[in-house]
Amino acid sequence: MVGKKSGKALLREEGLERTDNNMEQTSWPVIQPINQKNYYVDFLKRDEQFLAVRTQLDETRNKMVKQAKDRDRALAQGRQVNEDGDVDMDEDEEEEEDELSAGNKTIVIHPGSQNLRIGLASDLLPKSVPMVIARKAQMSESEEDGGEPMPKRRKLDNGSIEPVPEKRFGDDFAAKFVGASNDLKVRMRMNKRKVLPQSRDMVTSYNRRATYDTINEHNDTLHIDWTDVSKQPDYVTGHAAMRISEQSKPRYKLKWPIQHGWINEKDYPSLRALYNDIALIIEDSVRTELKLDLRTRKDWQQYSCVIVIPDYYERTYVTSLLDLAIQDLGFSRVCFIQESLAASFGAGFTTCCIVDIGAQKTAVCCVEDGMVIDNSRINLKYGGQDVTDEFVKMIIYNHFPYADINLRRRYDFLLVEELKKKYSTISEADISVQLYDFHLRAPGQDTRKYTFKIYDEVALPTLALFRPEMFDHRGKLVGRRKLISRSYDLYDGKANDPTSAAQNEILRAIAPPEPIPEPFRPKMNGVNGLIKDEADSRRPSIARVQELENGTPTPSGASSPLRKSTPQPDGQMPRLNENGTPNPDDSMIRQPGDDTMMEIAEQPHPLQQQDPFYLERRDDILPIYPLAHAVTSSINHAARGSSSKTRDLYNSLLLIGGASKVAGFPAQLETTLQAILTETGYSREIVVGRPPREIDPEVCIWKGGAVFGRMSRTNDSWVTPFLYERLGERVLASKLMWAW
Ligand SMILES: Nc1ncnc2c1ncn2[C@@H]1O[C@H](COP(=O)(O)OP(=O)(O)OP(=O)(O)O)[C@@H](O)[C@H]1O
Repeated sequence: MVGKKSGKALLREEGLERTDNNMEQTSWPVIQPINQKNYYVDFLKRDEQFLAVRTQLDETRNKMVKQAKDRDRALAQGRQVNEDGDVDMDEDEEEEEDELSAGNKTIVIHPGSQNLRIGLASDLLPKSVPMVIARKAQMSESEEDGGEPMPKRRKLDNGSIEPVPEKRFGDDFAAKFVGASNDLKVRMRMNKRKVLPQSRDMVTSYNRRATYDTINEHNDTLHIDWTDVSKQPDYVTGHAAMRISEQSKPRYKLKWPIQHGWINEKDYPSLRALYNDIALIIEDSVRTELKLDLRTRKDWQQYSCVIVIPDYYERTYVTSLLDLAIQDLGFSRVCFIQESLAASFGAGFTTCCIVDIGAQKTAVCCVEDGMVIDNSRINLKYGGQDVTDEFVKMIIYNHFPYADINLRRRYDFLLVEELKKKYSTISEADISVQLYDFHLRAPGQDTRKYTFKIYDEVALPTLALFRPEMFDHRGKLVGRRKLISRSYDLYDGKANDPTSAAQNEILRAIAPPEPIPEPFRPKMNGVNGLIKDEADSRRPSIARVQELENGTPTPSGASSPLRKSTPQPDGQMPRLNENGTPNPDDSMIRQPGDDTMMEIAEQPHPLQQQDPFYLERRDDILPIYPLAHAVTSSINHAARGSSSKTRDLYNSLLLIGGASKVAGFPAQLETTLQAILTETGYSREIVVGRPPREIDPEVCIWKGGAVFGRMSRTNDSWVTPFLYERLGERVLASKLMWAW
């Protein structure tokens, strides 16, 4: 019987039978995938897994263990133990603890564009040191650029300086000055102040005739001791640097490592040189001003350091300062605090809006319950230095008898600072023709005593903070990003400097219209699919083209006037007029085609749609915006529509910074804010205050840093060299009080 052949038999017939030994191909155990539902990993999920946290916990634990041992020992020895378990410490320990909490071993550093504030946390007041270093050079800064004075004078065709003081700074300045002066007159008349019609003539006719008296050096009791550089030191810092003669042999040139609240990339060839200078200024100040003889690394290791940084900081600046403090100077531990937060500590406010007007930057920021509100941060690039420039131009316009004054010369800079501080006021009651005198002290010359008359020049430069288009902003962006690019995230490669919605809104209001990048251009019809007007308005302005050609960016605020002003409660922005000044009743005279401009400017740029903070990442926009409008913008973003928060913030505005120390400033800010709010249909109580307990507004931030440095038990922001060595700048992520 022919049965059905089995499969195996068939395979055998065809020679395809399997001849292996039926063993598995591998002896490795096969691992079955685990059920996804049932596993859990806590990697990087618990605090103790971070070294920075673990070391701190260890420290606390060690302290507690030590306390427990002390208690047991004390009980065994029959010594006193308090109810809470504390033991009376022996003298050495007590001294150490006292020193730490009293801040004797903590140095608080607040670097600024013009001044460094430095002191022990236990000091009542810090020392203010000019943040400057003088180094040997071919020529002094006043001899550079062919000895061009500052502010720059107009020249005639034959190269000589314009002889008529009223024309010396150009027609634009003259028009602005006269306009601002007339506005002030109108306002003073409205407020029933007496305004004499011939005031300016009285001033100019007196000044034109004024001469000076000469006083011999030995008869001048207040003569200045100029710095002796006969031993040719490599560098001189602080006050001594400002007192080196311009004609010294060898020549010294001044360098200011921080400018406009940024590092000064323009004047330095490398970052190393820049941070080296910062370190030298700090070291010298510690020795000469704090009288601490710290020479060896061991000496520095006995001290901790609190560094105050801007609210709207750049990450590379913070990490470089950390490196400098730990590696170069050798502090035993370092911590950071933001300026506004420090100011709120210094003044003892918990919820407030800080308005800080420094030398070259103005910062506005709201603080709530001891935390900086990130989206309320605003950083504007003008301040007391612009006021000084404007002051000099105005007094020269009014025939100031010492017309040769030049802010590039050290002794003139000191003189103008002195005059400005002494006579500036914006209190209307004090604005009248006044006769004053001053002494001009220059190295190697007899002292000269001048008398002069002054009128509204005491007020108008400071009032210009409310109309910053009055200032000359040229050159402020020169050199920006020459040495260092912005910070990028290590993992996703995105820019990671802090951002702020309020700052972004301001940049959006002032940014010049930009060409749309190719990939985003709508392809429709006409010129790139746009109607002609649109296409024109999106082209870069002539100023921008020139700026790109010259490689010297002009401030965008100047080349493109602000088109919008304060945000209103509904989020809409009223317009500013063509000069960039806030429009009083929003009934602006519109230019032909202006509506198209507005609409286009209000549409977010395609790149901004991709990255909401795209404007903050552009380095060609100089943030310049009227002060009071910046305050409303900051508060709007802090309160985010909450009426009670808005009320609280308007009720607790804190005015600080050197340039705010002008009589009548708080009242002026209140009035301007009130006017803006009334325009938008709101009326609120506005209270602008200065720091209480007679704390100098210039040092309020430093005071807060000192309070922070003395918090021995609650401050867990200290970075030690141990942690820095192991974690590098990543340590900041777990040590700062805010999200890094
Ligand atoms: N009494 C005063 N009246 C007018 N201006 C003053 C007075 N006192 C100081 N200033 C100005 O304040 C400015 C210095 O302020 P401050 O020390 O707060 O600035 P900074 O911290 O060095 O700079 P920034 O905040 O821009 O980094 C200088 O322009 C100085 O002329």
